[in-house]
Amino acid sequence: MDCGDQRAWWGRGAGDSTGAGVMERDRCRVVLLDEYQDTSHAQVVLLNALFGGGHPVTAVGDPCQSIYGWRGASAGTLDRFPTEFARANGEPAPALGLTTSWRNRPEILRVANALSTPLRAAGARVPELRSALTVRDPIPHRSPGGAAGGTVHCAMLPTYADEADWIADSVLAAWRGAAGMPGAAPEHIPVDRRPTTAVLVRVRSQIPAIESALRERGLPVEVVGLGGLLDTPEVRDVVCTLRVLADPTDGAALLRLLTGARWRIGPRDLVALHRRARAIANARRQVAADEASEISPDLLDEATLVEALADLGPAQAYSAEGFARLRAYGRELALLRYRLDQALPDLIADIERTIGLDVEVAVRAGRDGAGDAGLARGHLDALGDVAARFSGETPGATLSGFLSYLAAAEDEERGLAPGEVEVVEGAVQVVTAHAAKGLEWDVVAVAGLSRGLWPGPVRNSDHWLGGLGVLPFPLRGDADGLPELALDEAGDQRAVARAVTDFTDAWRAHDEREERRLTYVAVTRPRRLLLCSGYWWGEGTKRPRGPSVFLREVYDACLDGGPGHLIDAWAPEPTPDATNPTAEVVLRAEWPADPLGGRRPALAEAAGLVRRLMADGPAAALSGPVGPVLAGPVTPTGSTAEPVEPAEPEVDPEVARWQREADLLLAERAELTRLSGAVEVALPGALSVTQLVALRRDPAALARTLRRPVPAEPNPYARRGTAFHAWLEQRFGADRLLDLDELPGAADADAAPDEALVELQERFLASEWADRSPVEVEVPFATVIAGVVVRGRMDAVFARPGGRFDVVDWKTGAQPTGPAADVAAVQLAVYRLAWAELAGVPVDRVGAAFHYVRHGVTVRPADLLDVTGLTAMIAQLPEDSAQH
Ligand SMILES: Nc1ncnc2c1ncn2[C@@H]1O[C@H](COP(=O)(O)OP(=O)(O)OP(=O)(O)O)[C@@H](O)[C@H]1O
Repeated sequence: MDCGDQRAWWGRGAGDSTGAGVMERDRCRVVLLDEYQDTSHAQVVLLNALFGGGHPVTAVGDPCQSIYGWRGASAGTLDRFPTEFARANGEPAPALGLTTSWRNRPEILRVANALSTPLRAAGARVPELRSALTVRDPIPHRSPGGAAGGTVHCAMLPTYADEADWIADSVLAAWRGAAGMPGAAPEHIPVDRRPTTAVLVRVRSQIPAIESALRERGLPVEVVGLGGLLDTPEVRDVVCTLRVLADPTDGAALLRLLTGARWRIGPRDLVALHRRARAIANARRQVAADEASEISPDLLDEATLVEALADLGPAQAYSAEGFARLRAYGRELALLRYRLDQALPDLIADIERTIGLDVEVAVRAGRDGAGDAGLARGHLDALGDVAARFSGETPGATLSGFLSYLAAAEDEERGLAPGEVEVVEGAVQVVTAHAAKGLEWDVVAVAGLSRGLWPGPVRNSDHWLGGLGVLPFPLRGDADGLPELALDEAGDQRAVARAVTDFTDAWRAHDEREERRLTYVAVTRPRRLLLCSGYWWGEGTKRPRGPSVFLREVYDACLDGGPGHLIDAWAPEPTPDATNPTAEVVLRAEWPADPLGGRRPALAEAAGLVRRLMADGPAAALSGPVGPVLAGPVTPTGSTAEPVEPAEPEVDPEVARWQREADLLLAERAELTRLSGAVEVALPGALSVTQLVALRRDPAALARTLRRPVPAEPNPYARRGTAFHAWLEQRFGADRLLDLDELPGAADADAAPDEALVELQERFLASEWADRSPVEVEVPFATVIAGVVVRGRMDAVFARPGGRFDVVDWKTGAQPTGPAADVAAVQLAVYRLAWAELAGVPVDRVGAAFHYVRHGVTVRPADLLDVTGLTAMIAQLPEDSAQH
């Protein structure tokens, strides 16, 4: 059953007056349908079955923004709404116009209205938008062409790379202008002064050039959407690792990792690895030839690089450093393979940790997390989310299944609903125009408005004459809004051919309207600055593209648009014999690439200081020259300096590392505490008696455990206390089930030691309590003090003459003195109140005592806190909170 089947099935069931429809109408008394122009006919049928016939329904939409025609949406649904969702008395639903834009400046609306004019001419019943008076001011800045600011800039550039540069320069100028920081590097502009910014593209292939132009200028970039996510370097590293783990034949993924920033294996060692793979394969062939009859043909497969990495052969074949790295990586992968049975999200987190990516992205995030590395962390988390969703939704999800899913997501750009995109602050988002629906930014660049790109080539495979499996239009519920193949009048072959031509022409116009609506969505996203651009020469194209019909319309609108409109650059058409200048650009790259690039000298110096500090202490680190310490490219003679461990031969290096990390964590905590001051911890609405005692003893300590609960240290004395209580419980014949939190004696952290259990029993039998019968033992209770529910369990309650009671708590530990005794008495104070409440007797009829079994002493603390006292104890904390 696919999505369409589900809708049809629902549509049939929903009309049933006894079933789902009644329930839904009852549940949703008032219904608001947003983005209604993007509903498909099947959805309308379903919604109508559920909420038609006069149920209160409002739909909001804009026919000029219908962009999901290829997914079955039909722009005409909005027009049909008043009749399809008529009032109960049969009157059509009233239509109201929302014609004021509270978002876009008037200059932007001028362009938008120009683009939507043909849509209105083709039947979109929606008036032009007007700008509210309260819209934001333009951004004071200069365009890359040197003209003063304004709100709409358009440009036609010679090549796609020039276009990317123009967009990046414009964005940088806008950021500096908005922040009032001319000449500032983007990283120095505070996040809250950076205008929100997006570059909208038509297809994903536009992204790399734009992304790298933005990055070259130091602008943080976020590429949005699952397809884009898989292209981010950090996610790629994790996915490649997953591939290598799951599929030993995936040499391409392994090569990326081997030549990547972490291992940087040079060409010579790669060749050696490949030779090793061949040698393994040859050896296997040899065996196969010797024992031909018994060896299955599968074994004759080529050996793989992954296999060679696991079995490197003689070290002499490699450079010393290369061999060491390959061996280390081979071991790491082998260990990861042991852990392949983890849940997918855990496995991904494990890989991040193992390959050091978690630290790497944290370091790149900088102090305030505002660099584009904050985004890198976000990308890794997004991959974790994808994996968690996949595991959750796929019974028996496997790693290879997940990898196939990711591969499908990459290949079938249109096969996946675009993920929920949110506007982020502080970075330039690169988003497809489809995913930008419903969002708004201060600055928006609409990129690639070139012929053949935006609008894209007409897709004949989307209509029923050209596409396999496309439902014939006459059978569709929304056939009215689709091109018609007029065969009725066609009496001969020529007429049929003409009808087909008319149909494809109509389809082309239909397709262009869809693209126009997408352009309209794109240009209505910005609040303060709209950039529209195109280019002549694309990457690898033989013929120039030129401005698309939409860019020409923007150009015309700018030409006579007056102030605020700017044609910033308009490259003339190349001469007929011109060739693509981008084809002449010789791409240069260093391989293996230096992951540190221009940052190498500064980072090398910083790393040198840290290593010096670790080796010789602070004084040495601050004096003397710093040697070359970071790994350079691998050469046969090259060597990599490993971090120098402090010389403490008697300590296991692993233990030394733990100690060092613990020291660092403690120092970090101390620093954070110093910087942030006290942290408020709200008192929870429910406390156990043990927590109440802890509150009395040390509110700050309780606050710490509430804020960051850690399991209690295993305490053998507490176990003894529990054993003694269990014995008593049996003796008194109680058989209640206990909660873990309420284990009897759990509060006795200093209970008697192991061998004392028998002695405890003897002492108890000799005490005044041995022969008395309690009225109740192990009594659970919950009482409210100062608005907080206090829960606990009393050991035993004994009756005394005159309707009085004694609540007794057995203690196997030592008797406290001084302030500790006061603290302990809180427990009895609560028990006393609780029993009075349970038994319905006044508090003064209830006594309370600790019986210290080891010493045979019964203590009845005087002046037990009453309700007022306990309330004051809780309420005296500042504003219901404890401070840490
Ligand atoms: N009455 C109003 N007064 C002031 N601001 C408003 C008002 N209504 C909406 N806005 C603001 O205008 C902007 C656009 O509003 P909204 O996103 O609701 O429009 P929309 O019609 O859904 O847009 P689109 O469908 O084009 O994405 C938002 O920033 C919103 O806060």
